[in-house]
Amino acid sequence: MNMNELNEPTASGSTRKIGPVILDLNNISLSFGGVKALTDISFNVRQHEIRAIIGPNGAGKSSMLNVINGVYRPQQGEIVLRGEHRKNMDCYSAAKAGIARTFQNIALFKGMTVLDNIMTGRNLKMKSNFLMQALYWGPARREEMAHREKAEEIIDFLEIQAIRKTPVGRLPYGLQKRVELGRALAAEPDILLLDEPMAGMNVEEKQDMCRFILDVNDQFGTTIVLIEHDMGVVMDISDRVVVLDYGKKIGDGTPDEVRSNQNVINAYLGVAH
Ligand SMILES: Nc1ncnc2c1ncn2[C@@H]1O[C@H](COP(=O)(O)OP(=O)(O)OP(=O)(O)O)[C@@H](O)[C@H]1O
Repeated sequence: MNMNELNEPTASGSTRKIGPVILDLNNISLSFGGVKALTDISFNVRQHEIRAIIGPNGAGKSSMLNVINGVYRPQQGEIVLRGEHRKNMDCYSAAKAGIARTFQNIALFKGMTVLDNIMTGRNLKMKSNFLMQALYWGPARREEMAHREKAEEIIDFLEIQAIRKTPVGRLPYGLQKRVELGRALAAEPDILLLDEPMAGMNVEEKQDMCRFILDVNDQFGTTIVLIEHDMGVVMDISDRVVVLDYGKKIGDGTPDEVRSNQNVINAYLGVAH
């Protein structure tokens, strides 16, 4: 079998094509003073897969996402993105390369409407400069309309039409998380990094968020790397799972492989259940 192209059935029964490796993290080590957040971590992400990072609190999961999108610069290791080797990323290059991100704690403009927050996700795609926008001059106006159309598409996709003009700060937490997903989607990312997309949600909100993540992956072909504490969710929707503990990798594989990995059971699942 060609390991670069795996056809894997999803829960819905459709056959998704998992492509070649597009992101490779090699021997990444990151420390903050004396604190070793990540020690010699290697794993890869294949095109179109849903890849989860799990582990107990403080295991290094968020640090790993921060290395991938250039917030943190590892002291050792390399990042290979679509075959291009780098010692580290920076946020701008990551965004330009099609990597978008949501955060553990919602990072939206609370006083702005849902629509305006989603529009901020289009920033990198806007070509017209500030002066042209200020004067609302021809091309800037056309561009604004095109971006607006894209934002409206995302609003329809996430089923948040009814709250498009509501200031984000007035929305319940679960909907704010959905808007944050919308803002990340507005960048039309190839790789979407989700940091605890379901944290603090009730069962119904979690089900909705799961459905949207699966739909984004299926309909837009977006590769997804997610951190999530809810084991049921992780095992249900992920193609492969990497497990961190105290900054070290202790497991990597399909949900079934990870579930039966004794190191993982000892360090994490055993404690959680
Ligand atoms: N900016 C920072 N400065 C200092 N230490 C940091 C920083 N970011 C992370 N750390 C430390 O690195 C370690 C890993 O933290 P990280 O947030 O990556 O873990 P996590 O697995 O995402 O945890 P959680 O599930 O609680 O969010 C922790 O010991 C944390 O205190």
